[in-house]
Amino acid sequence: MNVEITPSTVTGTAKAPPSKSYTHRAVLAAGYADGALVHDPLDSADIRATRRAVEAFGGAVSETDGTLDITGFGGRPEVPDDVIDCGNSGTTTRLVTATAALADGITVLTGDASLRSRPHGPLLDAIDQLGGSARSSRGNGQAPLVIEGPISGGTVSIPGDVSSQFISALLFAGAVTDEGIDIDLETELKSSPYVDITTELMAAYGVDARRTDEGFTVAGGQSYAPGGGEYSVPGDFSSMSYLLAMGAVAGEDAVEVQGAHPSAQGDSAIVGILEDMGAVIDWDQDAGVITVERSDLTGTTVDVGDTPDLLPTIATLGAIADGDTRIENAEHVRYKETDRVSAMADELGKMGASVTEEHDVLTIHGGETELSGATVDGCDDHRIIMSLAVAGLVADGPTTITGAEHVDVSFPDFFDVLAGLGGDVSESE
Ligand SMILES: O=C(O)C1=C[C@@H](OP(=O)(O)O)[C@@H](O)[C@H](O)C1
Ligand SMILES: C=C(OP(=O)(O)O)C(=O)O
Repeated sequence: MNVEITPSTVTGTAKAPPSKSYTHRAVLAAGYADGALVHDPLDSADIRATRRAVEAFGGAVSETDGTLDITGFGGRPEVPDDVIDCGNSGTTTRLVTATAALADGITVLTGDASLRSRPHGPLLDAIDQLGGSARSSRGNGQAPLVIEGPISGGTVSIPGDVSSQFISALLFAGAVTDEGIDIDLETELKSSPYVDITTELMAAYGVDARRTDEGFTVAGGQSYAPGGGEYSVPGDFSSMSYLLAMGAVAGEDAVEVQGAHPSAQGDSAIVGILEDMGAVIDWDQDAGVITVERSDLTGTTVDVGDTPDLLPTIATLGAIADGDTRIENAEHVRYKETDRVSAMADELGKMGASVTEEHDVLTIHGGETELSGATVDGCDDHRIIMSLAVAGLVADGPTTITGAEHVDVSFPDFFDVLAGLGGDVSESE
């Protein structure tokens, strides 16, 4: 599906979709438990991959009125009777790789072409260090992955600068091993707020995991059981970043985003970033409401070490702002659904933006030229698509984004929400 965005203004109220990161974890933790009710889950392609995995390990998932009723496998995953298709979801693949290492047999994981190009080597090594066996079928650290358990816990040494999901995965599984897992980080940890999301979610399910001087530790022999047997998913700040960005660049009147309650999500940093760029923005944390008005933005410098998923949004803001926007510490943003550093440089470039790409820095030289409408490649990547849609609102002339259906990974009704706010959107095959 292609989407055409014609320059237009937005105004009104939108509700943030539920958090993808919390929903993955809430669903999998319910699988590790005897079961749980998960309220307000995100319903998206990536979440369906994690649901499939819970079922493959012997759990069951049903849905009534926006609540998932999950029967778990009680910390003892069965050996799946088929390959698990993780689709486009890195989170599913990493969390499920460690879950598979608990099963007494072999699990095979695969996914789409993007997923099969992403790195998993350090997690496979970690499972080997714990006495399991984990291999890439092609010997390159990429899926298809073949994992054999069971592991009983121990100490692992792992880099922290490829994906924090490796750490989240080991903590999740370590809690139900006999010995627990001590994780020694070989490098600085990137994307660390996502490990905070993991430990926060585990605590809500009655499981303790914590930081140490060397990295992280989780004791074995713990049981997952959420308080009252249920868990409610908060709103997603990465998804909110597009709504807030469109309000800041194309608001006719204020745009109000609901569902913005504070949580461990690092991507709530988008509020401060917009403020730094000069946006008139207000976050009522008690009410969970953020209000933003169209503002003249100026360039800024942002370190995305902790917030990789904000890079596409910030790049678009930088292309509309006056002056340079420098996005630093971005190497790990190249390991996502696509290489997002280079994708944003290329696609904003097609719209006339002046961009300098270095290995771990993206600089957008805003204000040199107006953005002009163009046909841009969504790169089969939900965040590239949504960020380019924001740019399309203020470009000179219509912008066509190819492969726009991939928003179903994290924000399936994104274009309906955009249209509901007044954006001029049309779809074609
Ligand atoms: O654990 C998670 O929910 C996520 C962790 C981050 O990945 P990395 O840790 O690989 O940077 C982030 O980019 C991804 O969208 C979601
Ligand atoms: C990188 C992302 O997710 P995942 O790693 O789960 O594919 C994302 O949502 O931007």
